[in-house]
Amino acid sequence: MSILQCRGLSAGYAPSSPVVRGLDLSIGEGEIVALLGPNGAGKTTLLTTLAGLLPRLGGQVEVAGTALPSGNARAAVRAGLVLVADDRALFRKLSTEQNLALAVAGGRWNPAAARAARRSAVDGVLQFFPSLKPRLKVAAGQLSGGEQQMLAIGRALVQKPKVLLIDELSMGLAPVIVESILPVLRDVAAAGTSVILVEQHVRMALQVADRGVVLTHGEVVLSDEAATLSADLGRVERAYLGGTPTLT
Ligand SMILES: Nc1ncnc2c1ncn2[C@@H]1O[C@H](COP(=O)(O)OP(=O)(O)OP(=O)(O)O)[C@@H](O)[C@H]1O
Repeated sequence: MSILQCRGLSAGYAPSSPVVRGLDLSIGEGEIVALLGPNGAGKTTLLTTLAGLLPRLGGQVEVAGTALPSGNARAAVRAGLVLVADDRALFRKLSTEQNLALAVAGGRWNPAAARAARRSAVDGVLQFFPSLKPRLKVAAGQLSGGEQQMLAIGRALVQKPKVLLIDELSMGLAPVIVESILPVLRDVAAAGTSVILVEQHVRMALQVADRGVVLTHGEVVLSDEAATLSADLGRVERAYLGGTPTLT
């Protein structure tokens, strides 16, 4: 079943010059899509638009069959689209645990229920990232880059996303750290959450993804199974360079 469907989606900063143009994209439940493409292709613009931080210039987005309003970040989170931005946007002076607790939906009048909800949220994140356990009381600003990325993803998971939108997971991280975090996305997907992963490390992204989609100049120029693309990275490279790959 398709959990996210974009039809004719246009996005950008001025109606006269859309950055993403007429994009059709469908993502299945528990599917990981690596969104690839050269600098300036429109990947971040697409994610921020899906997250409702930027109004759409045109087209429709549906999450689990329900239309998503344009430019409404709260509605996007409620619908299940949660962004992990490339700056990670953590509260650096607050502890790991507090960062996670803040992501737990508010509105509970019962303090015991609120505490239980926070505990269960933290436990849920630790199942994916057990190495954060000894770091729960440490300020986010004191964590290593890899731990901060785990926390940023964990905080997004607390919001029970249907689709996790991850922008440049590898930003500022050593490849060995990225390699240790990426496989966790397979566990996340196995638990039913779909992932759109924007990533410059093409090879690593395709190793964890089910499908690779290459965007150039705001349009999909290549879409295929990740394993197929991994076996022929030249095809991906040609798509980056604006060659004429076979669309599948
Ligand atoms: N706030 C903004 N205002 C105007 N134009 C912007 C803004 N942010 C990005 N752009 C432009 O939109 C285009 C797409 O940028 P975007 O960041 O979406 O690309 P990207 O594929 O994510 O590339 P990168 O990997 O470099 O981040 C670029 O030409 C960029 O200059």
